[in-house]
Amino acid sequence: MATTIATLQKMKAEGKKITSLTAYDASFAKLFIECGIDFMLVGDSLGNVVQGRDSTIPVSVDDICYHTEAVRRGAPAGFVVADLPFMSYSQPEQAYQNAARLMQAGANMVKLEGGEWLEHTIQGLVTRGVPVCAHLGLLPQSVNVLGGYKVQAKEQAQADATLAQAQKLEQAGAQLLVLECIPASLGKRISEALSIPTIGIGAGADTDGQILVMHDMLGLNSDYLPKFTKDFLAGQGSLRNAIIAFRDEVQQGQFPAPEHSYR
Ligand SMILES: Nc1nc(=O)c2c([nH]1)NC[C@@H]1CN(c3ccc(C(=O)N[C@@H](CCC(=O)O)C(=O)O)cc3)CN21
Ligand SMILES: CC(C)C(=O)C(=O)O
Ligand SMILES: [Mg+2]
Repeated sequence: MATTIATLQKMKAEGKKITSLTAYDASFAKLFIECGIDFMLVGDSLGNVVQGRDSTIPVSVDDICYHTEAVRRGAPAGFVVADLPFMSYSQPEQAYQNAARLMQAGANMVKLEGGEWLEHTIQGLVTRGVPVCAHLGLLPQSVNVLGGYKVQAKEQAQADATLAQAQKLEQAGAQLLVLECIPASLGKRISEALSIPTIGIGAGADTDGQILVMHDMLGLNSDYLPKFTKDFLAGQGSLRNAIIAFRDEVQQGQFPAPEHSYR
């Protein structure tokens, strides 16, 4: 049976951990489904891992559409979230047009990065039939404002503000929330406060699910890996076993361990 947002919502209600990986092509999308990964993200991280760029800023809506079509062909019944890239949702009308392209390319939901400035856009998208995943914490599309990829909301005041933003985005109609690079304690607090599922990447073990960039969890970035990732291929001997190891460790609460989390 096809995975839907209702499936993920039910998993949160039942306390079952949600597993997710980025996917950019049909072959991996098919493998991820076969290995029981709950949903896939066509991330703008493709700028880094597919295109060889040093940020997600140059990625276009055309790029995301191309990869979303490929992922959809590989996983006809999979739940596919697609990133709206940098500056493709800066105005609500622009967000609607670009979200329509991603949905028509095969996405089930679109993801956008940011806090309360997106409330109206999210409300407008959902009203028009586009499910929305929000994204708080480290926002890679804002790397030039932040001055680097750094842990966010370490201070109490920022943590409180991030929680308040999460609640506003849920209120605006977001049905899923990615939390990136924040202290584990804040990941737990937000996940308990919201009724929508939270998906963490460097947000500790207590979010409702976990996502990693597929290349990172297969050990393909040899030069540098963020602290929150782990090479699941090491010692596994096959792609299939590596993906199943990731799924099992997330489902059993073994990943992320403290060494993959911030405090
Ligand atoms: N291959 C890849 N993996 C990713 O997770 C990823 C991308 N690309 N591209 C887009 C963004 C960028 N991301 C990043 C990149 C670097 C760090 C990083 O270096 N974090 C430091 C934090 C240090 C600190 O502030 O204490 C770390 O050591 O983990 C985090 C997220 C996550 N996304
Ligand atoms: C790291 C995840 C959450 C993402 O946004 C991406 O892959 O682009
Ligand atoms: Mg992204």
